[in-house]
Parts: sequence; C-alpha cells; structure tokens
Amino acid sequence: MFDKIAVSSVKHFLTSCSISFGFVLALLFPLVALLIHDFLLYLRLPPGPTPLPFLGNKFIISPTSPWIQFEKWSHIYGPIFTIWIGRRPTIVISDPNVAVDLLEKRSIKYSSRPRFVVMGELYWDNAGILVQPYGKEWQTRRRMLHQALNPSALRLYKPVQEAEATRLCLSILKDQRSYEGLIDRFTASVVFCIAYGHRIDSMNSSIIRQRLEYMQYSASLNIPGKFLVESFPWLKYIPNFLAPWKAEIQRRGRGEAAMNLDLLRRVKDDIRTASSPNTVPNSLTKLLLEAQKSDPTTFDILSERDFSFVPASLFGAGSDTTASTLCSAMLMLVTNPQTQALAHAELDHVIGTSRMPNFSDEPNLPYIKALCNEVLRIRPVAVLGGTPHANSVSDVYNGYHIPKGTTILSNSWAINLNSSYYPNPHNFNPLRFLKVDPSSLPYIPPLSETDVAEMNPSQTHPAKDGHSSFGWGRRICPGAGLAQNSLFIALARLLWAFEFMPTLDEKGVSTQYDTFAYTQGFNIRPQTFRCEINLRDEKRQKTLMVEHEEAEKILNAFSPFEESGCEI
Ligand code: HEM
Repeated sequence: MFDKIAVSSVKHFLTSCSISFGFVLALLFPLVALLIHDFLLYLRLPPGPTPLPFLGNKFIISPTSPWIQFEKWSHIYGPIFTIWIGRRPTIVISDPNVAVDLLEKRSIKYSSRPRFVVMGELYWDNAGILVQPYGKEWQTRRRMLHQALNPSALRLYKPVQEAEATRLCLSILKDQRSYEGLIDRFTASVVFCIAYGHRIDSMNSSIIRQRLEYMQYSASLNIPGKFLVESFPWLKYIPNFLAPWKAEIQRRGRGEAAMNLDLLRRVKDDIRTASSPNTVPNSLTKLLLEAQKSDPTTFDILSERDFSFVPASLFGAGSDTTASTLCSAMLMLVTNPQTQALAHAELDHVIGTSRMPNFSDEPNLPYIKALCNEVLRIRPVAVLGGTPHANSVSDVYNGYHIPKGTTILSNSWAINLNSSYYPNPHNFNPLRFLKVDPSSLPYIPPLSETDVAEMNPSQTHPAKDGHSSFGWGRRICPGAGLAQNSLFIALARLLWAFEFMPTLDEKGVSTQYDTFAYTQGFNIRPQTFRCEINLRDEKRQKTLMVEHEEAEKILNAFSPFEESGCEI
C-alpha cells in the first residue's frame, strides 16, 4: 500500500517537473534563439565594444557628447565599427572615404532611414521627409523641395537674405546682448520667407513659439530607449484607451499637422485675395501650388496634409541648424583674433566702408568663404551626421555583413577632426579651405609653417566642398546651398560692421572661453556665452542706416505673420 502511494507521488512529481520544465523551456527557447541569432550577427558585423545580451552597449555609451567617445573608439575598432542600442546594431563611420563607399557609391542601398515608430509613424504619420524611408513617397517630396532649393531658385532669395542680414546687423548694434536670439530670428525669417512668403519679426511671435514647441516635442520623442514600442513595434496597435502615452503623441501630432495646414491655407488665401498672382511673393508653397495646377498627377500621391509638411520641413531642418552654425562662428571669432583680423583685412581691401558686402562680392571674398567652411568643419551642427541612414537591403563591406535595416551614423565629429584630412584639427584656420593661391591676396601675410602644414593634409577629403557637414549621397541636405548663402552673407556683413571680442572682468582680464562647451542633442550649438560686439567705426553706422532703408523696402514685400513684439 505504502509502495503504491510512493510510486504515484513520484510519478506526480515527475509529471509536474516535466510540465514546469517544458514551460520554462518554452519560455527560454525564443530568448535563447534570439541570443544565438544576435551572437552570430555580432561575429559577422564590423567590430566594436562587446555588447551585453539584449541590452547592447547601453551602459557604456556616454549620455553626454557620445560623438567624442565614438571618435576615441574609432582609434580602437577602426573607421567602421558597430555599437548595439539594445538589440539594434548601429554602424558608426569615422572616415569620409568609407562614407563615400557606402553612402554615395552604394547610395541605392544606403539611402533609407531606420524605422522611427514614435516620431515617424505615430507622431508625423509618415509625413515628415526627414524620417521617411527611401522610396516613391520620399522621392516626390525631395523633388518638390528641389524646385525651391535648386541653384536658379536660390538666386531669387538672395535679396531677402541680404536684407535680413542688414537687419541683423542693425538689431545687434541696438542690442548686442541679445545677439543669439537675433541670429535665431534672422535664420527663421529667411526660411519663412522662402517657405511661405512671410517674414518673421520676432521670436516671440506665436507662430514661432508654437513651431519651437513642436520641434522640441518631436526631438524628445527620439531618445533611444525612451519608448518600448521602438523595440516592439506591434505595441503601436494597442488601442488608445489602453495606451495613454500613444494617445498623447498622436494628439500632439494632430496639433502640428493642423498648424502646417493652417500655414498652407494662408498662402492659398494670399493668392486668392491678391489683385494679381505677381503681387504674392515667390515662395516654395506658391511655387508648389502652381506646379500642382499644371501637373496634378505628380501631386496625387499627397493629401493636403502631406503637402503642407513639405514647406514646414524647411523650418524644422533649416532654421536652428543655420543659427547654431552662426553661433559657432561667433565663438571661433572671439577666440581667434588673428583669423578675425584677416577677415577684416579682406573686407577692408575689397569693400571699404561706404557700402556693405553683397552676394556679387562672393568671388572676391575667398577668405570669408573659406571661413564659413572652416566653421562648418570644426563644429558640425549635425554632429552625428544628422538623421541616420539605413540600408534597405543586406550588404557586405570589406568582408563584414551589414543586415538590412541597420542604422548607419556618420560621425561628423570624428570625420571633421581627423588629422589625416585636417592636420592640427582643433586649430581654427580658414586657410585650409582657401580656393585661391594665398600669395595672390595682398592682405594675407606670408604663410607660417603651421599654415603650410594645415593646408597640405596627407589625405584629401573626397567631397567637393572639402567637408561633409551637410551629409551624404541621395539624402544629402537639400538646403545646403541656401544655408551656405545665409552663412556667407550674415558673416560677411557682421564682420564688415563689427569686431567680436572677449568680455573683460573688473580687472580688465579677458574671459577664457571653453570652445567645447556645447549643448547636447541631435543638433549642437555653443552654450550661451557673452562677448563684446563693437562697431568698427562711425562711418559704418551711417552706411548701415542707409542700407537698412533699402533692406526695409525689400522686406516690406514679405508681410510678417504677426505684428507683435517687433524687435527692430
Ligand atoms: C548649416 C546649416 C545646415 C546643416 C549643417 C545641415 C545639415 C544636414 C544634414 C547633415 C542632413 C542629413 C543628411 C544625410 O542624411 O546624409 C540634413 C538633412 C536635411 N536638411 Fe539640412 N542642414 C542645414 C540647413 C538646412 C536648410 C537651410 C534647409 C532647408 C531650408 C535644410 C533642409 C534639410 C532637409 C529637408 C533634410 C532632410 C533630407 C532628407 O531626409 O532627404 N537644411 N541637413
């Protein structure tokens, strides 16, 4: 009897053991399978720091300025290495020739974007060009942008850029302490004139405040590891009443879309109520509305909402980037007085005091042009190459396997500070980018040994401009020409008018500036700093006032969206 009970309990025990064992096995199997999959993938990808299972390199990636850490890792793992964000392998490129090999020579494969479930799909409902995968939808938007940003269209905007640059100088003369906000207004107004044919008079206008709020909100959605749905995209199908986080993202997304539509409809109203279409200033929106009339089939693919995202993308991608680059330029000028002296010498030699420089002077101001490129190099605003690329098909490079959908970052910090391409890379020296023989320029003194070394790198950067701060291949920044024009005219006019100097303390000692003190995030700019901005002489003030009257006439054609809070 006892034996029978013992045998049945043992049987029962064994059965329950095997059920639990089976259950544990069933649970573990997928995890083990994922682990083996990731391990085999890890062996085939370019090398990199060893990842933890499922967590990747999360705990060793610096939360502040990761681009600096990635640059150091490139010396250990080479010009192409892999980091893991959770289970997502991310390839980091630190050499421009590798970037050319992948993002340009194989651009048909490497021009997509990684999947952005939160920012791209839930928030923008796939309408934002920045995060759109490579394909017909993206190509249509890109073609539309090209209509407003091609070289002949860019010529049309030069009067506005000149006028806004004059306005910037006058506003800084009146209130130098606010120079950063005034630079923000300058770039915002240029972009709004081009996108909608309306200028911006104040960064306090409600239109700008709303825009900035949406920009900050969308940037906050793009923090790796913040949303579980990025790792488990099926979570996006949970109904909103069970997922308040998702309902909130979509609510905000609808808000931004409504604002974009409102701006589009205002331009439609401008055209409808104008006495003749010619009285409405040329803008991307006006151009596209005309193109839509003559070729409706190309536009069929886009709803009115999608259409409204195209001009809206100009502000998101083009205003803060250009303003941040101008702030970097100011920091470099304040901390490099010899460079500033050469820029002044060029402007004095070519322009004098009785007029301000304009776009037609560009060929005669090679040092100022070179200075713009040197700023873009030494402090690339899109420090990790902007929105990452992704490959739409699997590929093999130098024997390494790169699976479809891998996130690809081109680390502009590492590329732009690589001493093989830019000897003595932390030295701010526009001569690196000078396109003419310096001995032909009477205002450039004989070159020092350092200058000669910096102008003769052991390797040449493959891009036409000598740097790649505007990105690569088919996704290269479509606004690069516009940005370069804004940088050139703003810096030429600011330098013509002012001297930028360090502030002095009570004892008359100059402030020491930390040229690495930058904001964190997708795009970087110097942490707010103070400097002295002094008018170079009284004669220039008179010239500035006269030119400002002319500038106002040009800008009057672009009525402001809002009259409130004018700063000038
Ligand atoms: C100094 C100023 C600027 C810098 C440094 C800059 C840099 C960049 C970079 C690095 C990218 C990513 C390229 C890639 O994926 O390889 C990009 C994309 C983009 N930029 Fe700019 N940009 C600037 C100004 C502008 C301006 C003024 C506009 C338009 C008015 C603009 C519009 C865009 C757009 C629409 C994209 C997305 C293109 C796409 O995904 O196909 N940018 N920019």
